[in-house]
Amino acid sequence: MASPKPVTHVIFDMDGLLLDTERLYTEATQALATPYGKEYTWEVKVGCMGMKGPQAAQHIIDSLDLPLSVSEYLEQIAKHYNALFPTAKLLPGAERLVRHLHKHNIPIAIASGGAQDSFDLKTTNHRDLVSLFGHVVLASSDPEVTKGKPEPDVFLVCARRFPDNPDPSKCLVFEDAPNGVQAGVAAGMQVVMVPDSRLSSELTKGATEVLASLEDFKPERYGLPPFDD
Ligand SMILES: O=c1[nH]cc([C@@H]2O[C@H](COP(=O)(O)O)[C@@H](O)[C@H]2O)c(=O)[nH]1
Ligand SMILES: [Mg+2]
Repeated sequence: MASPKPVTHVIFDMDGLLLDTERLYTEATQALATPYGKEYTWEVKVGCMGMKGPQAAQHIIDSLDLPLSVSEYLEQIAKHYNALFPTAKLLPGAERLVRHLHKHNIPIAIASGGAQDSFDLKTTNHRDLVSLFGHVVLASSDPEVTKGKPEPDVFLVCARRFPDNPDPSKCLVFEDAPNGVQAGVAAGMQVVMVPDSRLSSELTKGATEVLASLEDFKPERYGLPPFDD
């Protein structure tokens, strides 16, 4: 792992990093797959975590050999998302870290693979926390984001939208998914990875550091203000 360098701006992934929504994606996708006699395995999931919705759908259709078009898949899965996403909970350490950085005037933003409608559902009970972010870039809904993760576009667009347009090397990314780490590294940013415990350590390559929980993050390692609570 590379040694951490000072940063001035912080970009957060959302699903599986701030919000415990990856378990909801798994539940929704398994509910769709079960009538077809298919299993949504961890290996298939890792391949599409972080992607834009239609690309993730294509990956799941191909991997599970589902007899559906992308638009049929998206229509079916939306019913499950609508029921599950409003129950999304924050992951341990997320609220403390976001409030700490905001209190110290560190510019913070969200860069997610998702779309506006699912973002609104997932953040139903978290509007106060979301309001602390300077901006939110949603790859599936944003015309400026040509390609989703693992391409760097979503992080580069996110960095450009900070009012002072920082160099990517001054931005720290928090990610849970291998596609997201790859995207952050390709954008020229340092990446703190907080992966699901099932993830093989081979898939954490490129991350500046790998943590078991956001609760373990030490801001001072990146030149950010230390926790003072
Ligand atoms: O089990 C899944 N996990 C994740 C995704 C995709 O990954 C994105 C979440 O990425 P991120 O963590 O970058 O927000 C979702 O919007 C969705 O497109 C998915 O389809 N299925
Ligand atoms: Mg994620």
